[in-house]
Amino acid sequence: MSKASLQFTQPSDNASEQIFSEQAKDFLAELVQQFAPAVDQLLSTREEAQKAYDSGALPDFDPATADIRNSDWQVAPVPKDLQKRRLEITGPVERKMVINALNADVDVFMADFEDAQSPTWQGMVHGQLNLRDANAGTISLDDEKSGKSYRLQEDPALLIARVRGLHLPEKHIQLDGKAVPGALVDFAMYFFHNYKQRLQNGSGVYFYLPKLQHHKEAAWWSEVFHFTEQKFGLPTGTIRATILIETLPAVFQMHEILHSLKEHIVALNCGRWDYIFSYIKTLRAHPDRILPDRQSVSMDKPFLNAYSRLLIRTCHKRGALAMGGMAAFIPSKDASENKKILDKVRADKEQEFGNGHDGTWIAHPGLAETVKAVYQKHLGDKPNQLDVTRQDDTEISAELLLQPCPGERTEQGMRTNIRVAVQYIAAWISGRGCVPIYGLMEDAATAEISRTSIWQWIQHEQPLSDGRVVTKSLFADMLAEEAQVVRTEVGEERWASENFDKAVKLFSSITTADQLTEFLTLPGYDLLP
Ligand SMILES: CC(=O)SCCNC(=O)CCNC(=O)[C@H](O)C(C)(C)COP(=O)(O)OP(=O)(O)OC[C@H]1O[C@@H](n2cnc3c(N)ncnc32)[C@H](O)[C@@H]1OP(=O)(O)O
Ligand SMILES: O=CC(=O)O
Ligand SMILES: [Mg+2]
Repeated sequence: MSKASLQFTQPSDNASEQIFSEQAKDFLAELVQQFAPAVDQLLSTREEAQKAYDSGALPDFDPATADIRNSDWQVAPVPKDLQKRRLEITGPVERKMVINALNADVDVFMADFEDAQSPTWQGMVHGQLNLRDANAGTISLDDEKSGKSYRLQEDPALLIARVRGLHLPEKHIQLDGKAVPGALVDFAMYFFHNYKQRLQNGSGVYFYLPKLQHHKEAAWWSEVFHFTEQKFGLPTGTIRATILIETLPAVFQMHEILHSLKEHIVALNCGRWDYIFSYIKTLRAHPDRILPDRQSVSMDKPFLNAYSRLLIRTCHKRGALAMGGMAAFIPSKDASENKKILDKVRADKEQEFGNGHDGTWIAHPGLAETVKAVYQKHLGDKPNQLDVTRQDDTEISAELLLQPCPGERTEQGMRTNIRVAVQYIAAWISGRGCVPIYGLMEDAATAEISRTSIWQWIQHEQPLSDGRVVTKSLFADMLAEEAQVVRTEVGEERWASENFDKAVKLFSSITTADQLTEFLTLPGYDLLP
């Protein structure tokens, strides 16, 4: 194959020249040339599967891969520094957050190029610089605005980078006029700039991979990893991945995903927010499986609890860790409110632990002590509960995984969804991928639930609890009213400078379209610099 040449649509600057050095660009070009064509096929496979679900089929375990599910095999042993990951903090790859997360009292920092990061060119390039400096141990920040200085403390958390999903292009880098996959850009640059340092530190190069829908996607990543290790003369397993099981189709393929990546995988993770979004999206044409208000779709509901338990059982059978997910609460400055929040977070993490998870996520350092205590109480010095196999539990059927979720659809719920979606989309277009809204952390996954819930209620003409049917016209009226509420809350200056008008327009168009927009971040990306 002749050497490909990438085109960059942004003028280069000091930061981009450091990240996209000649050698780094050559590596990325090689990966794109070799692996990007298959991404189109993988995305078409997703579309084909969706067509079948739209014609009435339901996701199920595939008889063609029964052998993989039923035979005995194990994934490669989990490296020592990944065995204890009871508590993981997550956050965007912004410099202050990276330092604060690495200094938090947690085992792992999942540095996020995905749900929590708005993929502006500057944000992604600087994110790579921040992680490079973090791995080198040299990251620091003197924040002129607050006057605070940030330095890395002794014994920082272990760093794992989450790359973009396969659906997201990186429009600023093209090969033959076509935008390259964002996932490959994030993977290639993080690997290239950090592998030597991480190996020198006695570790490996660790990734979280989001939003897989098929085990073929896991096989594709396996090839990318093998290719990279061979190219740089590194042993197989230098790269390790944790896969988020956060789409409905993927929950039926967890053995197959582990098997496809068995030399590189260390864990699966319950990405509950995208999973709920995917339940809505996958079953968009099924009027008997419409979700109620977002607030009532909690992890104790049978279909979600089954998902967590099946993930644990599958992982532990194969020697992989089973990570829990994110309670979206963030601390409050009001002491009595904060106590309520910590109680809710504790209850959620107790339930996850009871199911058998080996570790879990928090969105904010203020939750670390509470969640750490849950794991400490139960595990003491044990790093994880891989030995809890749950193989004798009753079978978890497709029917249970797909079970409809009871609950009301209320005017209050719909109005909250509207206000959250408007504020989140405005923040995302303004370059912030994760924001606090009404006491919750909101990111791309949680916002997707808010906007697709309304889309689904409109399409299926669902009645609210007061009897009114949700229509495009009711939505338009509520959107106008709630946009005004938000405008008053944020003030005229922010409304004008932080893209709220654009957010209302985008939200309105995707919510009233007859075809469901697959990801709000796709039309949103057109609005990003
Ligand atoms: C569905 C999913 O994909 S979940 C994974 C993706 N989501 C995430 O990663 C959520 C990450 N969390 C966040 O981004 C933040 O917690 C937010 C945006 C929700 C709230 O952030 P803030 O408004 O800054 O919260 P707050 O003012 O309470 O922060 C207090 C301090 O904690 C720090 N902090 C808050 N969250 C984090 C975090 N996740 N990591 C590191 N530091 C953090 C802030 O930087 C701030 O530091 P400072 O005192 O030095 O200025
Ligand atoms: O990525 C995590 C999720 O819940 O979505
Ligand atoms: Mg997610």
